[in-house]
Amino acid sequence: MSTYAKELEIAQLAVQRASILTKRVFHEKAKGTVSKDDKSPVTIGDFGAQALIISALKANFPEDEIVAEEEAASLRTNEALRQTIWDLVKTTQLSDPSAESALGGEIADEDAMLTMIDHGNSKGGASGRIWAIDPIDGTLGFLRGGQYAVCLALIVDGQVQVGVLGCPNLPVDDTAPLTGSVGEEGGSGVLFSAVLGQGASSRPLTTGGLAEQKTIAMRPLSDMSAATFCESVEAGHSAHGDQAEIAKKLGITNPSVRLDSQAKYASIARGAGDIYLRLPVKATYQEKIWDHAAGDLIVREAGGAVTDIQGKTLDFSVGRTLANNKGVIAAPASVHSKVLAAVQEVWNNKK
Ligand SMILES: Nc1ncnc2c1ncn2[C@@H]1O[C@H](COP(=O)(O)O)[C@@H](O)[C@H]1OP(=O)(O)O
Ligand SMILES: [Mg+2]
Ligand SMILES: [Mg+2]
Ligand SMILES: [Mg+2]
Repeated sequence: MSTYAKELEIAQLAVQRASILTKRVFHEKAKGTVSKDDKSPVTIGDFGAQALIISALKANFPEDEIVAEEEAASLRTNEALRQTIWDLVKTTQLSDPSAESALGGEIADEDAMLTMIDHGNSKGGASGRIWAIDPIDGTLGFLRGGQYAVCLALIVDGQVQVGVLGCPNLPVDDTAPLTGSVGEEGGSGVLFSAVLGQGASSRPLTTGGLAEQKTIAMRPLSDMSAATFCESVEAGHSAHGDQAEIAKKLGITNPSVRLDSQAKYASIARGAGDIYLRLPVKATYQEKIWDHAAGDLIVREAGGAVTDIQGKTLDFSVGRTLANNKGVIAAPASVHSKVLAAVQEVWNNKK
């Protein structure tokens, strides 16, 4: 068995099961949205997916630490919301019984569900095995009817070893035109994964066991002017103006493709786009580890390089945030230094 084979299998099945729950909510009009202290939204889909993923991890790797985005505090006082989530969680299973049983079976009751959600409160750090979970990345995209991702990564002694991204609204076809909005029937969804040193792969998302996988790789980029770059839809999450200036400096003529969530990392990893730029809007914002761990590994294993705007690799060893990094540049390894140089020119001119 190759290294981290069990972790990879459980992570993929856990993300696949959680994706079923998020898809159910995606098609509902009422998504049970509440506002968090930082004013960002969280839905019944975020809470439910986090509970399901943590329950699978606790059943298989009880000693591991977990850093997850959401916490259950608001659910302890909001009975209606708690019950809606519980109804979703207890009725979401993989249709393949052996896959479902590999995830350890059902959560016992509502209280156990809250406990599961709160197991994601680890401080993170430089030692040991730590899972990072973003149950729905791109909640704003999820609410808008756009792209979102269910994200899970295993970090061991500060290094990402396993990364899995469920992208329920991406098309299965790698060559389909890349767009941030979901068409009439939506995409049918893709599950991306990587293990450090073992390459990156993708398979269609299913509602049962894992579908057959294929290897993915970034597009060879011989002519920078033909590159497509990806960026956030939200202008508050990355600096669209700076990014346009950088693209221009690089001679890129294609318009940027705007899509929410780590679907940007996944899309460039499979050659549906080429470069992902995330320039800071606010100097004080610290990126969260769950927003980058899986995507960073998947892109690197597909032939890319990922750094911050100063050229430093992303440092997952300093807690729940990427406190040592600012912004993100992900590009094919062969052109990353060129992109970094353009970013620095634009960035330094602003000072
Ligand atoms: N000021 C900010 N700068 C960068 N990212 C942010 C900022 N505020 C929130 N985010 C995070 O960006 C991620 C989405 O990125 P994108 O727009 O590229 O899809 C979310 O996880 C969101 O976190 P949160 O879940 O707390 O809202
Ligand atoms: Mg996120
Ligand atoms: Mg989230
Ligand atoms: Mg959020």
